[in-house]
Amino acid sequence: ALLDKFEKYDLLFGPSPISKFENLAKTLGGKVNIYAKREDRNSGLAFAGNKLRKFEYIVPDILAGDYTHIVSIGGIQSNQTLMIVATACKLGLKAVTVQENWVPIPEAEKATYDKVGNIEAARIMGGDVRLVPDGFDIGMRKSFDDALSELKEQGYKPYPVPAGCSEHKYGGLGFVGFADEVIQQEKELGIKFDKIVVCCVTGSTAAGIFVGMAQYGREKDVIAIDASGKPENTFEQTLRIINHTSELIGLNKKFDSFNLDSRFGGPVYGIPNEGTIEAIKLLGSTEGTLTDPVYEGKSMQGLIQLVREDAFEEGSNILYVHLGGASSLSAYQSYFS
Ligand SMILES: Cc1ncc(COP(=O)(O)O)c(CNC2(C(=O)O)CC2)c1O
Repeated sequence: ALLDKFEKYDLLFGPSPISKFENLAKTLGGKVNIYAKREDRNSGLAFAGNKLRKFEYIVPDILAGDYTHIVSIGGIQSNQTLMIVATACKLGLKAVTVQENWVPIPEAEKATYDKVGNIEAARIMGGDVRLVPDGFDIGMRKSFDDALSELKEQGYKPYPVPAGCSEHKYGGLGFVGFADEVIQQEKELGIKFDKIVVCCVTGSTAAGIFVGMAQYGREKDVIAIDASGKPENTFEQTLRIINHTSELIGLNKKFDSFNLDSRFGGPVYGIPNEGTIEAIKLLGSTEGTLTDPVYEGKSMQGLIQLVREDAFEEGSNILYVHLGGASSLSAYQSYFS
């Protein structure tokens, strides 16, 4: 495969398992088959999730340069920053995480939002967690640069990992490998997935899957569900990562678009809408599987809506990509009480 020329550091148990959501499919009318690729169960590190697949192609770069710290950025309940801390622990490195006010925290969550879930886990693992008042943006941030220069002034050698790894040169590689894994598992299962539904915010997950499937002429199978609430930014950044990653692996195809469904990202990043809460409860009560109000709850909402509006042909096999994130549910307890 085109990925072979890149060094990879194993962080996963192996290929992530695929669940079949028969009860959910039946509840939605039995018109399609729904499967889920379980990145939420892909590793023993912290709460697992999609970031680790990206880190597998970034860690060799970190180890090659004898860095002292890994520095990353996200919101207060970021999965990215949590998994950076867990990975740094495993590598024997320090982690500094810049955690910004990306979410307008609901009144009922104010007392606990920066104490529970992902940020609690990061602190338990010894992460140097730095709360910063700056607002949401998926791009490069001043707060991030400040943390890097402070560490350098102190004589350390920090390695920067941008939000969601997405602006990192290797950010898309992990999910190119995901696509290769899906093709392999289709052979083992004896089925072909007609559509792949995946959450999209900083873009390198969906971009990697898109480029990975493009190796097989199947990029049109990918449906990205926006959860940034700023779909124009996410569209531009994801498309840029698609074309960068395509060139990087030598696929050398240029793309001028991809399928981003922006109907479910509201009201804003990190705050669920009514359909998000319904989707989380519907999947929970039919399959005993949990999703979160920031990311997977919105992509599950998208999947459910697409099935309900007959966007998929009768009898299609739909692969939902579960990227993790349920660990932030305790920061949203007022939505489920
Ligand atoms: C559970 C979960 N699901 C989907 C996504 C979206 O992935 P991309 O950012 O690669 O588009 C995240 C990202 N999270 C970010 C974070 O800071 O945790 C990068 C935004 C995620 O954590």
